[in-house]
Amino acid sequence: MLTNVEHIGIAVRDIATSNDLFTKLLNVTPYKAETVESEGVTTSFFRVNQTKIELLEATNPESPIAKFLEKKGEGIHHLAFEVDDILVEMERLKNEGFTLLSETPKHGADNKLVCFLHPKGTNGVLIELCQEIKE
Ligand SMILES: CC[C@H](C(=O)O)C(=O)SCCNC(=O)CCNC(=O)[C@H](O)C(C)(C)COP(=O)(O)OP(=O)(O)OC[C@H]1O[C@@H](n2cnc3c(N)ncnc32)[C@H](O)[C@@H]1OP(=O)(O)O
Ligand SMILES: [Co+2]
Repeated sequence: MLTNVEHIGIAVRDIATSNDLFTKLLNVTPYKAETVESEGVTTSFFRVNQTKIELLEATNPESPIAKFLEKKGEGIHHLAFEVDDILVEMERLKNEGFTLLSETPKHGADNKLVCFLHPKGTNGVLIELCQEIKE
């Protein structure tokens, strides 16, 4: 089951500059910075009550973020939903006809298992599913 919006992903060219901007905007400092090389991203997380913002900078030209920036420039990149069981949700969504961008969940940032749905099947919005990795 999808439980809530876990974070909003924003593609940025320079994460240090955007950290300063979002610190001023949100009046909070980032609580975490994390590079996920497998995804080609460096992330920075802000929290405002229950809402999280994930800033994303590309670590290499092949990164999905680099391609997104080339095509669309800086802006909202994806919407992430928290799920209680990512395998169950992936199976349900596959059966509903959505295109999963990976067969199995991947290790994401902020201690999550993640999977993405192709935006072509979700009205042009890249959707991410996130499940907290319980220790
Ligand atoms: C570390 C994980 C972290 C976390 O939260 O834990 C993250 O969130 S990592 C975020 C970065 N990783 C990903 O985005 C992985 C999933 N994304 C992909 O597999 C690709 O980016 C994909 C398939 C969405 C697009 O691939 P690519 O850019 O190579 O293909 P195209 O350029 O041909 O795009 C196809 C079509 O989709 C449109 N598009 C691309 N990106 C987005 C987007 N973010 N939102 C909406 N639409 C998007 C693109 O414009 C093309 O449409 P068209 O009409 O043909 O121009
Ligand atoms: Co994300």
